[in-house]
Amino acid sequence: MGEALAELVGVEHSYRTKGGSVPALGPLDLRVEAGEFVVVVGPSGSGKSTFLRVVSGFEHPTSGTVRLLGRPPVPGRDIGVVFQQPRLFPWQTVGDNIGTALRWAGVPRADRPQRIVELLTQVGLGSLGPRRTWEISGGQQQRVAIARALAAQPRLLLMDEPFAALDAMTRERLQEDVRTLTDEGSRGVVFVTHSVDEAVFLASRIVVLTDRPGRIALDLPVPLPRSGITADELRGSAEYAALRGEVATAVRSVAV
Ligand SMILES: Nc1ncnc2c1ncn2[C@@H]1O[C@H](COP(=O)(O)OP(=O)(O)OP(=O)(O)O)[C@@H](O)[C@H]1O
Repeated sequence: MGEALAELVGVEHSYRTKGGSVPALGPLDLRVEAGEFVVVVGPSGSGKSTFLRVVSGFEHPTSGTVRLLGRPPVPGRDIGVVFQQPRLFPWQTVGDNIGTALRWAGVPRADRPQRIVELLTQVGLGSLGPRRTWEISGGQQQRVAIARALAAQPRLLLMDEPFAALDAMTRERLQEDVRTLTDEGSRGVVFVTHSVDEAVFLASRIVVLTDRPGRIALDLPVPLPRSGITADELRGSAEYAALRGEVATAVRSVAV
């Protein structure tokens, strides 16, 4: 077995409301290893966001344990998080948004300008550092959010439907770039989506959640190549179509 970045054992979560307790997630066990790109897919309301909040430590599970790199999760440490909305600081330039994340990550001031350039280059925005956040497109804003999440060089990146608000073409381009984030092997990504296409394209492993409370209905390795093939070839391949069919059937069968 490889190194566990995240380990969930017997995790369950319920929300307390005026009317009583709403079971949202689990019980579930899941181990995410370095180099894995795990996409969690499930119907609306199946607990995908709850799952990410529990993994990140923003929410304590009602029962069970979560370990990130062997320790209880501390929000903001060990992980980077990308949300559906980029949540950039509008009073700062693109570069300063990343500079702030670097400051929070404890990167010395003198090293920050160089790191800002590196991170912007990594997400394909090399020259946009001086721009204001409202002067760039939605797709570019989400790229800045990804650069910001990578600033602390987290071993685990959590992504909560990050492309849901983007147009189809921008979404595909971002998917192509994000797919490479685990290539170097020491990072893991956990990405939640309700899109089967997105899951099959991005994942090295797909986890399908049941309807609420979300439990693991299917945990499937994705045998599609991760290099040496263009995105169009991959999306057009018979293996991609077969897997998409299998996952779509699983998602349909758990939706009520
Ligand atoms: N703060 C809360 N209080 C009470 N119930 C909640 C709360 N947050 C979520 N829930 C309920 O828990 C369940 C899981 O919600 P969650 O947002 O995790 O699902 P999801 O799979 O991310 O949904 P979607 O795909 O629609 O974003 C839902 O039925 C939701 O109504």
